[in-house]
Amino acid sequence: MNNGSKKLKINGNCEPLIDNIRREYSDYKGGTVELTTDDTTGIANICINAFERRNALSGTMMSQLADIITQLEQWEQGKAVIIYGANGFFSSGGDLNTVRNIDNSEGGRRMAVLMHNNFTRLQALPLLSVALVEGKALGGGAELTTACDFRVMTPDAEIGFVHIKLGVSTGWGGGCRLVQILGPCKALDVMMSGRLIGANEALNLGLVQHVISDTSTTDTTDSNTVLSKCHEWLNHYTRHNAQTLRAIKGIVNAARWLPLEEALNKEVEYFASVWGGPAHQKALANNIKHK
Ligand SMILES: CC[C@H](C(=O)O)C(=O)SCCNC(=O)CCNC(=O)[C@H](O)C(C)(C)COP(=O)(O)OP(=O)(O)OC[C@H]1O[C@@H](n2cnc3c(N)ncnc32)[C@H](O)[C@@H]1OP(=O)(O)O
Repeated sequence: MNNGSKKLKINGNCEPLIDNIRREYSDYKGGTVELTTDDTTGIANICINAFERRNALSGTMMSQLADIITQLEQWEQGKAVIIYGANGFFSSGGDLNTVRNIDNSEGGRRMAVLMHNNFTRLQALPLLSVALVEGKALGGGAELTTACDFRVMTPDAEIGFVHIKLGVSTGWGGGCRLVQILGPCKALDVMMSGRLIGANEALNLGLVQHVISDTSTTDTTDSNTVLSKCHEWLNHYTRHNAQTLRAIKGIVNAARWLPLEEALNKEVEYFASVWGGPAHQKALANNIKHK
């Protein structure tokens, strides 16, 4: 069974519109979004790289992200993807140089259509997705973290839905997703205040699932160490069989987006796709005990 995001209808049939917006956005230059995949571990890394603007997303980068998600949709060996920012800073959100050129309501709508499509396709991937937040995740950067299955932070990192201070609401799907993660009351507090949420508070709120611990052997200011610590943490999921992991993610996606009856039917199909498969046969033969 193809449990990829292509099975889900995302933003209707809007490919021509998205292509059109992407062509327009390639004029807003600066920075890169870079993908590396490892077929052995099944883990991909996406690096947001525009540190001179604190990894703000330019129009070009928004478009690059769309291509990267397409590549991940087609990566059949994949289990997980980690998104992080270069030089220990997640992302300062929309590139204000790009944003300043989009100064009317219709322009805002077009940016939102592109970024909704990106983030919904990201969330719909058959891979576990993790936002690794070092430094700050602000505005659209905070929204990006909500499109991932898990958020992992370093102890001194902060997440800020600062939109209200800029006179706008969330626009890339982060508002609705934050409500799904925190519930309406806490999400309102976070968005209405526009305050920065530190790692401890984020953990207590249920906004992040893991804080990379500040142990004596770990220098959490070293980005490579932080990324490898995140890989280490992910391993307790990714050590499992890819097909099974992707089936479970498919069930979660079905429950996220479909009416219950349809989602339950999908669960039957995912179950049938792994039942009797190699991982199932092996586990049965090994007479596994869960002690
Ligand atoms: C729906 C999405 C939403 C929208 O489009 O409405 C957005 O995401 S809007 C963007 C929200 N983000 C911000 O408003 C960030 C504002 N910037 C800051 O708060 C700080 O610059 C900070 C905390 C990101 C970094 O502080 P730090 O002390 O580390 O460095 P500097 O302030 O000196 O910044 C270095 C350099 O980066 C430029 N910069 C930072 N953020 C952006 C950005 N989002 N777009 C473009 N450029 C950005 C900053 O201006 C500095 O450049 P310089 O030429 O040295 O002045």
